[in-house]
Amino acid sequence: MEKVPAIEAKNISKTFHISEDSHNTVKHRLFNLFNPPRAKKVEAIKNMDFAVYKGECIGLLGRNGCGKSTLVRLLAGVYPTDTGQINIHGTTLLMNLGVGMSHQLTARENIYVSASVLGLKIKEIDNIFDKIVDFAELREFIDTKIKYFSSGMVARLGFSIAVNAGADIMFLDEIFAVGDMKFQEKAVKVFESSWIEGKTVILVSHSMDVIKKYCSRTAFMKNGSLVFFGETEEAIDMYVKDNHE
Ligand SMILES: Nc1ncnc2c1ncn2[C@@H]1O[C@H](COP(=O)(O)OP(=O)(O)OP(=O)(O)O)[C@@H](O)[C@H]1O
Repeated sequence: MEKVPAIEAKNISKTFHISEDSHNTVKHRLFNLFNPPRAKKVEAIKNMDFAVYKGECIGLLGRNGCGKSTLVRLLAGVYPTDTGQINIHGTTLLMNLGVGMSHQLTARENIYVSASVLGLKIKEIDNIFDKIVDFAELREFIDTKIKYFSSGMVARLGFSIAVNAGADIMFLDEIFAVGDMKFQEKAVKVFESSWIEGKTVILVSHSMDVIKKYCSRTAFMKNGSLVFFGETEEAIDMYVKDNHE
C-alpha cells in the first residue's frame, strides 16, 4: 500500500529560556541588585527530521524531561518551532492533562469548542454530544467548570471528544497514566475497535505493554534528540537500557 504522509517534520528545534530566580528573599534581592537572575537555556528539541504516515500508531519513548511533551505540542501547533517546518495533513487533537481545553469553561462548553476546532458544525456536535458525555461518564458534571475536575476527569473528557469527534491525527500524551482502571479498560477497547482504523496516533507512554501492543513503529528520544525511530521492540530495548545507565 502506498504510504501517505500525515506528519512531516523537517529540521525542527525548540529551546526554552528559563530564568533561574534564586533571589527569592528580600535580603537576597538587595544584595544582588546588580546581579540579575541567570537565564538558563533548555534545548528541548534538537534538529529533528521524521515522517509519520496515515494510519500509523506511533509510540514515543524516553526518560522524564527528554522532550516528548514538547515534541507533541510542537506537532499539534501549541508552540511555534524555533527552526524548521512541520507539515500536517489532516485535523489534529492533542490530548493530555487538559491542554487544548479551557479550564474556565464547563465540560459542555469545552465539548463545543474542541469539536468545532476539529471542524464540526454545531448541528454535528449536537448529534454526538450525548455520546461524548456518556463515554466520558461525566453527565452529572457537564455544567461544571473543568478547573474543578480531577486530572483523570479532564483526561476522560478529552479522550471522549477525540474518540467521538474523530480527528484524523491524535496526540495522546500519557492517557493511560491518568485514568482509573475502568477508564483504562475503556480506552484499551477503543484501541482494539474499528475506531483506530485509518487514524494516525502518536502515543506517549511510559507503559511498555501499551506501546508494544499498539505501536507499529516507535521513536526513542534522549536529551531532546531523536535517537531512533523504527521497530518498536528495538526502541523499547534502547529505552530499557537507557533507564539502567
Ligand atoms: N513551557 C516550558 N518552559 C520552559 N521549559 C520547558 C517548558 N516545557 C518543557 N520545558 C523543559 O523542556 C524539557 C523537556 O520537557 P518535556 O515536558 O517535553 O519532557 P517529557 O519528555 O515530556 O517529560 P515527562 O516524561 O516527565 O513528561 C525539560 O527540561 C523541561 O524542563
